[in-house]
Amino acid sequence: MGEEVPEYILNSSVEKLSVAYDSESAAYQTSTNFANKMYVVKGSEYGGNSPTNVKIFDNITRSWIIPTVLGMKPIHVGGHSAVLLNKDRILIVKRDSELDDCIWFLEVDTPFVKEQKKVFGTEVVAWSKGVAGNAPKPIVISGPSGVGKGTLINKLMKEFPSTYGFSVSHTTRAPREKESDGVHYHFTDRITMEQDIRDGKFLEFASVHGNLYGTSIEAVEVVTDSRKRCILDIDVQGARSVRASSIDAIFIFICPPSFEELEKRLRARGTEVEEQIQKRLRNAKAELDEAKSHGPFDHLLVNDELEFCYDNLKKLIASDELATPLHRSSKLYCNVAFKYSDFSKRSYKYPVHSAMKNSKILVSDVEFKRDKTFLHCGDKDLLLLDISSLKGGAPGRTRGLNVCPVESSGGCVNGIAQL
Ligand SMILES: Nc1nc2c(ncn2[C@@H]2O[C@H](COP(=O)(O)OP(=O)(O)O)[C@@H](O)[C@H]2O)c(=O)[nH]1
Ligand SMILES: Nc1ncnc2c1ncn2[C@@H]1O[C@H](COP(=O)(O)OP(=O)(O)O)[C@@H](O)[C@H]1O
Repeated sequence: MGEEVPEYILNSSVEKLSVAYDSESAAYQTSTNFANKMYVVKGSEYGGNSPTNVKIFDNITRSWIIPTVLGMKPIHVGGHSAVLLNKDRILIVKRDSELDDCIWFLEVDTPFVKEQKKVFGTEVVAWSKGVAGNAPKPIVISGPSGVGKGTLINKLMKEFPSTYGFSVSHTTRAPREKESDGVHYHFTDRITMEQDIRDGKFLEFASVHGNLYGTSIEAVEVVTDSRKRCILDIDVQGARSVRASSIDAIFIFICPPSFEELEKRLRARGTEVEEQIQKRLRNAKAELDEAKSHGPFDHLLVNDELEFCYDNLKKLIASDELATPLHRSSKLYCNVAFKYSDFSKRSYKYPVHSAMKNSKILVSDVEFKRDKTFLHCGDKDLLLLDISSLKGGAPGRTRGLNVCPVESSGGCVNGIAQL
């Protein structure tokens, strides 16, 4: 059984929410119960280097489990609150954080985590950062080598530089003459890339024409964070993986007018040696068959006359935008400072900052009510965290959060504003 269960956890009468300070190890811990298990998140002192630690206590076997931890982890978690949401993830609210870094999710039983438990054969938890507002839907573009994907994407990015952003993939293939690292691809080697894949840094990856290619989670999230619509140029296997992920994207396959024309374009580009051209043409046949029969694609576009195809691509994307209008929430940046309480001892461990004096919003704890979560800020002011339309999730960000300050004119009853 190893370590003993800290007393405050066993005695805790607060099941939904727990905040605690483990004075012996000088670390901040929360415990959240879910399905006979207790998830313990242990943060560190500010300025401390130790990483945030997640452990699971199995209430049946009375033993500790060290889970496989996936997703992009928060840089630093010190004091925090934790509350179980949707019976599949724990909302972690960090103390003393900017609003764009204070909401995190530790997924414990989401579809992604369930899938990864099968892959790893261990307990799995996955971090996902919460981001206010909805994200523009990414566009996945696939098609055989030489069909004109890059040409079409370049035109789109040139005409609408502030609307679209390119997801820069990683690859083990050598750079072409006019390609630069970090712009066309992140050029890497197989050992490094395989390690990054094992570390869960990739949204998808595939072996294509004898090399490894992959979309890192960061590649997509960086573009989406900049409020641009992310464009992914990936092969059919990659498109399938993204389709199966939590990312809601539009999938477009570009077809050549004929196989002969495809071969002509590939040769005219002059970037591949004959052996590579043959390999790409063989793979093109399989990709075309797959895309046309049971592929993951929403639309097939024929790239015959370039301008005509480009116009069709723009129309297609525009009609999709109309169908799913972008909800751009007004962003709110403020410092969140928790009124910090130790539930086992019912005493405040930290001085309460004044909301007026240092223009910080005071948040004392988190309470879940229907599909809204209230971050309590002193007696009257609240931050309302609306989690009714969450999107995405591990291994990427969780978007669709709405965070707004609430004036509770009727005052608070039991800590919850009368809205
Ligand atoms: N699965 C996957 N495929 C990718 C990725 N990046 C590029 N590809 C695909 O890999 C294939 C080869 O790309 P590249 O070597 O640039 O050659 P090109 O298609 O002839 O320009 C193309 O089908 C790309 O769509 C990626 O991140 N993931
Ligand atoms: N509609 C088109 N008609 C003729 N040539 C095209 C057309 N679209 C692209 N090309 C040319 O075909 C070659 C391959 O295009 P590229 O964009 O590199 O393909 P991909 O990215 O799909 O491998 C390039 O030399 C490009 O200029």
